[in-house]
Amino acid sequence: MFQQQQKKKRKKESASRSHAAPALYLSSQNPTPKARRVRHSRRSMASNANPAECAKGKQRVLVSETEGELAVALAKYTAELSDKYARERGAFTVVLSGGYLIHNIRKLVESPYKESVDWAKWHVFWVDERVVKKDHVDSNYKLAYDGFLSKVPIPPSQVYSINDSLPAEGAADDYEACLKQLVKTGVLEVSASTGFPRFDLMLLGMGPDGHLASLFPGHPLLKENQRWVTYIKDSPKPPPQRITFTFPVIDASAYIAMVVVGSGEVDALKKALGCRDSSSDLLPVQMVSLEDGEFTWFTDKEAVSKLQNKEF
Ligand SMILES: O=C(O)[C@H](O)[C@@H](O)[C@H](O)[C@H](O)COP(=O)(O)O
Repeated sequence: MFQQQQKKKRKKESASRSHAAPALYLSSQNPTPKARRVRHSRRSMASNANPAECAKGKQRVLVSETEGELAVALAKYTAELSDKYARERGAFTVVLSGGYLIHNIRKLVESPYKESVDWAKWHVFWVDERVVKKDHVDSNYKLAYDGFLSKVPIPPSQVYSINDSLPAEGAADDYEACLKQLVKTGVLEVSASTGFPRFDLMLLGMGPDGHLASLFPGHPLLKENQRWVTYIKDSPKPPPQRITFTFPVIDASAYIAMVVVGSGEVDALKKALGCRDSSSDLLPVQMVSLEDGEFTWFTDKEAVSKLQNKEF
């Protein structure tokens, strides 16, 4: 009975996802997680965004002068959340993406964070992973290991990479089973309303086509609302075989930092930050609909250069 109700709820959520319209708040001030002190907007922004019309799913947009400043702000934000969760429940569950994200978290492996963060409390996951060997140049694990994980003392048993000896279907099943086990042991929380795993922080990137994780525009996986982890064999971004978290898992997050820097995604960002009232043609990133979390865009001036309101 409970399961049926949950199923119905998820269907409804999946249907309403297409209408999600964020209210946008802009700040070029220091980002601080909600738990500490959220600095909401000096002014609302975006080319055609009207916060009065866009009442659902508040998002913050932080614009740094340079990508260097963004890296500093992102490290501070992540370290503050790490402190909060380490203190509150003795574990901090962090989800990484591939792409430029790893470069953008580079300040975390420098002072003061390298010494001050309680790395032993970290549990690290991937929002998506390419189905290749872990030492392959395309591996998101390798990217994260080389640029981040090898430089901080996170216990290797708390770094949850995919089983690279399995094909895509098996690797997705295996990763989902791993998450379920971590729910049982209490490392991973679940959303009280949907039963999907609730990660403390997702550090994500967006592609030029507006994809996040391996959830690409127009792909049937956008509608997946049962699985926690699934697979794709026809990813438009190479390599084609990947596993990915699904939207209900992303939507259950406590905090999402969406990091978009430089000129590569200016058009997607312009569209993503616009308010829309119809369900047609949404970018995958616009389909995120956090149940009870905080979504923050970390951008730099170059990334927002196509937005009409440049008063920041
Ligand atoms: O495996 C991947 O391809 C990544 O995990 C992917 O989800 C990435 O985050 C976006 O494609 C953004 O990539 P960029 O940061 O390179 O634009």
